[in-house]
Amino acid sequence: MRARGLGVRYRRDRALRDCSFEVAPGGVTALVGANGAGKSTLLKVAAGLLRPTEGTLEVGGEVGFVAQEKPLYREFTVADMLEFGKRANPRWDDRYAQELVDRVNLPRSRKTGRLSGGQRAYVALVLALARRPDVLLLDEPLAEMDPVTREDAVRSIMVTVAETGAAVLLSSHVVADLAGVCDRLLVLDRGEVRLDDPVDELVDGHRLVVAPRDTDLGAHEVVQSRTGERQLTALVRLRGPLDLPDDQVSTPNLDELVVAYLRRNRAVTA
Ligand SMILES: Nc1ncnc2c1ncn2[C@@H]1O[C@H](COP(=O)(O)OP(=O)(O)OP(=O)(O)O)[C@@H](O)[C@H]1O
Repeated sequence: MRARGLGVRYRRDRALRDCSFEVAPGGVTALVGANGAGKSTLLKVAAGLLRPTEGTLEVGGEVGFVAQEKPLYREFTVADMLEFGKRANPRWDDRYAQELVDRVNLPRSRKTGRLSGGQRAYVALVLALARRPDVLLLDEPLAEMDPVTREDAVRSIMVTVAETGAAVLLSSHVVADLAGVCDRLLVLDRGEVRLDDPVDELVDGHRLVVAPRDTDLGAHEVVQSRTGERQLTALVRLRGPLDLPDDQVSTPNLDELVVAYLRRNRAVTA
């Protein structure tokens, strides 16, 4: 998937502005950003449901899309939905679909309209995975799932990527769940790409510093900082070795990284 100068306007409101990025096969990219940042809009353009106002978004191969609303035929049972998927999709992998349903406690005979939100989200994900798409677009796939189902869902996504080499772009607010799943982070902030980097490089390239207030952070780029009466807390992007005692420095997790980048921009434009 390749976006070049992608922009989307809803009448006069700009939802996306000059977005350029790539999503490679065989990887999972996490799409994160505040409410209204443009994540769903971006996924809808990628799914071919919305036309860009500017620029281009090219997507190669078979596309699977699970919308935020997880639409299913409410009068169909889980078994009906699987049967429907099988008949409608030439690439359908029925053994895989059945295995994914078996993995969690999902009553096959229940109508999808009577499933819980998390169960519905899981069924929608199974339907998308079993179609074996080349590009998988998931809008907040984990939002309503309990921690155990969430883990199953994440594992299924990873297995699919490993087996089929699919390119996955998934939006989420639960960044902590995505550590170990996504290899790339795409952060949207009010319609613009704020960060687009491999997770390894982001984690290696940043440090959290909690040090005395007058500490000199040298040439390192301060992404976000807070100064208390005696203490300085900062997230820095390294520009070489960080010359501070070990007990003042730690490696940030994904949540801390995302929040720092989103807050930085708030502070600048507020
Ligand atoms: N159909 C629409 N008509 C007009 N404006 C829209 C429409 N859909 C979205 N928008 C606007 O576009 C912007 C981006 O919305 P979008 O749904 O893509 O954000 P999001 O990042 O997915 O948010 P969330 O995390 O809340 O799901 C918002 O300002 C929103 O109000």
